[in-house]
Amino acid sequence: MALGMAAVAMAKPSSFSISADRSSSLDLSSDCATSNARSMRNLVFVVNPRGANGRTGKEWKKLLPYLTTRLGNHCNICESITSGPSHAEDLTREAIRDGADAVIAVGGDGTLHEVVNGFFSEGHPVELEHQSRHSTALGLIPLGTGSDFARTFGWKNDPYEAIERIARGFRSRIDVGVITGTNGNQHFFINVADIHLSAKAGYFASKYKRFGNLCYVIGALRAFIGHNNQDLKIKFNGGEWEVFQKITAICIGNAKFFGGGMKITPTADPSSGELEVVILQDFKWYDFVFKLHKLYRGSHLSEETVHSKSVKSIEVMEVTPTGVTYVQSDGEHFGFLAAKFSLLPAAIEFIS
Ligand SMILES: Nc1ncnc2c1ncn2[C@@H]1O[C@H](COP(=O)(O)OP(=O)(O)OP(=O)(O)O)[C@@H](O)[C@H]1O
Repeated sequence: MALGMAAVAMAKPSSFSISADRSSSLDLSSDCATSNARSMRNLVFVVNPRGANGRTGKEWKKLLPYLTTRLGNHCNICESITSGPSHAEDLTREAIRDGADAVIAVGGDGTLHEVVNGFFSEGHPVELEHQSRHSTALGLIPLGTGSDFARTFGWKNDPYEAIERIARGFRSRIDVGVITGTNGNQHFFINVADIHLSAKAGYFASKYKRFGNLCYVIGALRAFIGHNNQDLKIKFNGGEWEVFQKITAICIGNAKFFGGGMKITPTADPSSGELEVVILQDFKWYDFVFKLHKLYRGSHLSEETVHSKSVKSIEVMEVTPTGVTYVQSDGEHFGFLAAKFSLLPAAIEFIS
C-alpha cells in the first residue's frame, strides 16, 4: 500500500503525504512519506488552491498542521494539489487505483464534482486493481464560494467540523447523477444539474467568482440578456415525449441547493434512489424579484408555474433546435441540449 500511495505522489510533483507518526517505518523512496502500517487508513486530500478565489489554498495551508495532529496517528495523509481544471479527476483515479481508503475533496462544488467524476472512468467505477471489493469513500472539506452540496447536510464552510467527520469516518452510500450528452459520453454529478436560464447564469457566474456569492447575482443579470422562455420536449422515466411550454429552467436535484444557497429542489435526497425535477415555466425577470425569497426558502413548489416530480430518468430536447440551450452540472458548464439525466443508486460511499 505504501508503494501505491508513493506512486500517487511520484506521478504528480505537487503531491506529498504527511504522517504525524513519523517514527513508524517511512517509505523514504519518494516524497510521499507514508507509514507502512496496514492498519492506517490512507486518506488522499485533493485540494484546489484556486477555490473560493484562492481562499481554499490559504485556508488549507493553515489547516494542514491541525489535520496532521488530529488524524496523523491513525491515518496516512496524502495531499494532492490540483494544477488546473480537471486535474482533480486524474488525481482521484490514481488515488483509487493505488488503494486509497478515502479521497477527500477540499474546495467548492466544482472540485467535488471533479473528484466524483474521478470515481469513474469511461462510464465505469474505478477500482483498486484486482480488488473490486475494496471501496474508496468520498469525503468533503467544503471550502468553496457556494459549497451548495454541503448545505443539504446542514454543513457550513467549517473545515474543523469536516475534519471531525473524517475522524469519525461514518460512511453512508449516496446516489450519483449521470448526464448522457448527444455524443453518448457519460458525465457524473452529485448535486444539481440544470438547464436553460439557471445554467446560463451559472456559466456567467463562474466568470465573476472573485466577487464571492455576488457572482450568482451578476451571473443571473447577465443571463437575462437575450433570454427567452423556451418550449422543450421532456421524456420522464423512458415514457412518451411531452412538450412543456415557455420553460425558464429545469433543475434536476440529487441534493437540494444550488446558486449559493437557493433551495431549488427542496425534496431531493442523495440517498433516495430518485432525482427531483423542478420545472420553472414562464418566469419573467420581475418574478425573480418577487419570488426570490421563495426560491431560497424552498417554498416555490406551491407556485402555479412551478412543477416538481421525482424520477429515475429525464430526457430533454429542444422543440426547435437552436443548439444553445445551456446545461450545467454541479455549477460547472456541461454543454448544450439534448441530454439525458439518470441515476446510479447508492453508487458511492460518502463520509458523513
Ligand atoms: N489549480 C487550479 N487552478 C485554476 N483553477 C482550478 C485549479 N484546480 C481546480 N480549478 C478549477 O476551479 C474551479 C472552481 O473550483 P471550486 O468549485 O473548488 O471553487 P468555487 O467555484 O469557489 O466554489 P463553488 O463551486 O462551491 O462555488 C473548478 O471549475 C476547477 O476546475
